[in-house]
Amino acid sequence: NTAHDVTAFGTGVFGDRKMFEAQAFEGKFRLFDVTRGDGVVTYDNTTGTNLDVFSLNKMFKDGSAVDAHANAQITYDYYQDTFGRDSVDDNGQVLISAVHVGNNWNNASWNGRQMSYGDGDGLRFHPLAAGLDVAAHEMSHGVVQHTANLIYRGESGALNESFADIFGAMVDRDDWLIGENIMADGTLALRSMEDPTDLIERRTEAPYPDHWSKRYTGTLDNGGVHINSSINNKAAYLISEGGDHFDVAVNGIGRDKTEQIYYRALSLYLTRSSDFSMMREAAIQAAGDLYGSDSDAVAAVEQAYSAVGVY
Ligand SMILES: CCC(=O)Oc1c(C)cccc1C(=O)O
Ligand SMILES: [Zn+2]
Repeated sequence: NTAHDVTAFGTGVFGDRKMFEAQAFEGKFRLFDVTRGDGVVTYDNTTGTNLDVFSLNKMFKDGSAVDAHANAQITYDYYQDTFGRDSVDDNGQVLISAVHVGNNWNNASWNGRQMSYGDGDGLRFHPLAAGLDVAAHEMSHGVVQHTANLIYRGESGALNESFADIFGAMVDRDDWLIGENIMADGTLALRSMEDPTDLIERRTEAPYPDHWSKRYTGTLDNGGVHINSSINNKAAYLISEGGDHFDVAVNGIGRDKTEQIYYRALSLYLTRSSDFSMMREAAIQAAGDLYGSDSDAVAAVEQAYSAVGVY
């Protein structure tokens, strides 16, 4: 009984209808898309680890499964269309998403092999699979792993987190917020790249830092990987959108050039132990490679990193 790919339908967590590629298999339908790389597959962890999400017809009703699957496809397509990258390893690795992980788990993760999404507790988060930028953030951890593989602590870890946010915001392209549609507690977002200080970081109970002088230097959160990521996030925002920040004027160059600079820096120049200063140099080098050493792009990178106090 051969399997074949079909177009299926479903409603997401918030009741939004969407279409996506799935597979007809043994008289049922499963969330396995064989049209992208070696596959995009979504598992339901409710009934045990990594069981395919099945439906008896082409309409899938599990909102988290529908969102995780569709968001993984969107993110796969972003990397393919924008950078010519074929999945996290640039070799078509199957993109695996597991939903309903844990018990009202207020988390999402990339564990080195797959994406996992909690349902949230309804107080802090709605089901996290509903966030396109969340899915793109998690898959981007996979891309980081297969490129610079930035060590997940201290400044290299903050860069790891920042790259996940940068590409998360480039996939979910209508704003510079992260997690804005999955917050259940009335806050604006999980993080803001536009103005990190708009949000209070829960561990430090301080606003997220928007300058190197405000970096977190403690040991929580692997040395603040989800805290100091905001310093590099702000630099990326300024490179794209421009602005005056701590009396430094940055002339923005737009999202298209910004995403190319960061992808080239990540995939060609950064290494596991790269710190913020090396990030500045890698971005300058990448901007010069792509747009010329005396380009607006190089100027924007230099100004943006100066604006956040990174030299
Ligand atoms: C935007 C996605 C995100 O940050 O996911 C996490 C959450 C919600 C909690 C803890 C860790 C992460 C992560 O992926 O770094
Ligand atoms: Zn992350």
